[in-house]
Amino acid sequence: MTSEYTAPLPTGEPTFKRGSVVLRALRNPAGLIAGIAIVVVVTVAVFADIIAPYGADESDLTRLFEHGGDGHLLGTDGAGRDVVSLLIYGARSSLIGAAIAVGVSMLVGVPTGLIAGFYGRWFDTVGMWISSAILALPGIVVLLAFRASVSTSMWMAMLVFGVLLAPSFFNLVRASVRSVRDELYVDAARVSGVSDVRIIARHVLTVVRAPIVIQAAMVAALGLMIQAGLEFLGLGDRNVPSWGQSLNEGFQNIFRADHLVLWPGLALGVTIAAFALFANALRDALDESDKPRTPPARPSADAVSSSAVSRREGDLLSVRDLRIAFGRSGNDSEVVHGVDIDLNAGSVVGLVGESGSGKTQTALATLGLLSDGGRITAGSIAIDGEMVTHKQRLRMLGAEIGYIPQEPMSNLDPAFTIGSQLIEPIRRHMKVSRSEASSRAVALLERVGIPQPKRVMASYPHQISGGMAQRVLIAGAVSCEPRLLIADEPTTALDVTIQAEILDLLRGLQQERGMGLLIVTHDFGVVADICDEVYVMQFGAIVEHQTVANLFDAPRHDYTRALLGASLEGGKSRRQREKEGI
Ligand SMILES: Nc1ncnc2c1ncn2[C@@H]1O[C@H](COP(=O)(O)OP(=O)(O)OP(=O)(O)O)[C@@H](O)[C@H]1O
Repeated sequence: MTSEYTAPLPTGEPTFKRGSVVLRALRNPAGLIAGIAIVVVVTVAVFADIIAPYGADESDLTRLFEHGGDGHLLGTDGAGRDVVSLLIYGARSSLIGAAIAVGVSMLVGVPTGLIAGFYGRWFDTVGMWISSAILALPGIVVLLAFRASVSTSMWMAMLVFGVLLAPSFFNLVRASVRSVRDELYVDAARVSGVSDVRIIARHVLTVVRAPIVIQAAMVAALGLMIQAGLEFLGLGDRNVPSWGQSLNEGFQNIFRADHLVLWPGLALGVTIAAFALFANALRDALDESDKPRTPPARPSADAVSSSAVSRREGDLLSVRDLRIAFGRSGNDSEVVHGVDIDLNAGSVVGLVGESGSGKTQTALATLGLLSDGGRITAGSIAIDGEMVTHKQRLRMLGAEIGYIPQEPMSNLDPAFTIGSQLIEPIRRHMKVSRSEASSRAVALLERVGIPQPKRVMASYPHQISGGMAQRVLIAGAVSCEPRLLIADEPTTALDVTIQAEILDLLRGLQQERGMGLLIVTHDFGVVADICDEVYVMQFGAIVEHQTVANLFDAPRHDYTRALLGASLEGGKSRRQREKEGI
């Protein structure tokens, strides 16, 4: 047997964690210096009352415009106030202003971006429209108008500034979510019956949180700049000490006491630079670790109609006159044209055809998982003799219906251990404790032929091979004891030795549990190996339905004969080879 490990398994805690972008940014010298500067400024702001040698308003009218020394390290201003104390209290109000801008823009932009990116539809359209409208507003003019007509409070101005910056978070989060929502592991989570809220929390937020942190650092720098700019123009609150306010006052006395411009200018410059540098270090850390994730491309082919053959109502699954189209109604293209499929409990049915014939879309429609733009335009799907709606099928996923996808690796979330990805659906559907779910998961991994299952439970997907990942997905698909299992090309991505083992495993599990198995494949070897009946699809229609023995002995349709000829040309099927003792 081929070794299925691609990397040594961990002996204890796994070492790989995607969430450590901040730590990686701190390993970059510029990131570290910027991080230290931010921590220092924040600490000074928080403990201003303890650190500042004088009160913010404490003045000594006998000591005006001093340059430094004798109890006033950096001198005094025109009102005899201590410059160091003004800088310390100024840090507090400047950071509060920046925090308001960041907080408001995140509060508005992140949830709306998540919803627009994840669900799309009208919310996305309206969200994009509002976001573009806000971006088109001249920010500084809005702030000046707000101050003149509504409130002179700097905090309120920063709140409005936060709203003006919300589109940056909205667009960022929306784009990030759109790039992961069609990932196979997100589909796999849906299949496991995981709720949308949980999918967003576990799978989507983990991907968007690092860009959000970067954006927050950039917005903080921008907030500091805008606030200081407004205060410098004399539009701040004169009763609240801030760096912008100090700059304004210093500028008016620049020829008498240039240090009044120097120190607040330096504090502001260093803090803004620290936030900007830290954002850059975060971005570099993210670029280092993130590989692009693109959804698999669907094949394309033109669809034409064809007639279906042989009908018998399936007691477990019965698909009738299923039609699937992509595109907007009125301008859509039908890719599946009235397909009928029946599957009895305890039997294995193959859905075979060349690439683009509509096998996968038929299976996905049965699961309720058609990709965006695809919809069922006609037909019905019955499970256990009962018609089931799209919503009902989605509820059955992961429990009554299991799904084994084509690409094992892409269907596991790289951010979570194998164990946590197996345990979650078991806990949810079987209503068992974490430890019970964990022992079930270990037993399942053992059953699907994984050596050292406990160590694999603690591994991340990148630490196991494709063959092992497929075994994990099979374990996950049967973990909640489904009665119907749908497998889409479950062996295509694997090497030949492992393909045979996976097929044996599937057949074994199907027989043990009496499941009905619908297996999508383009490989007649797979059909010969494990199927009882087979449907042949061409151009979105079923052209032949036979028992496997009859299909191989006497194929009726020219297309089946051509497919069989092409498939057996390169060698005989495994079953034939076994029969002939080869
Ligand atoms: N998102 C989509 N938008 C438009 N057309 C699509 C989309 N996904 C699939 N199709 C079309 O649906 C048809 C059937 O595709 P399907 O994925 O079911 O083929 P298949 O037989 O499973 O092939 P393969 O084995 O290569 O996956 C193809 O003509 C394809 O172009």
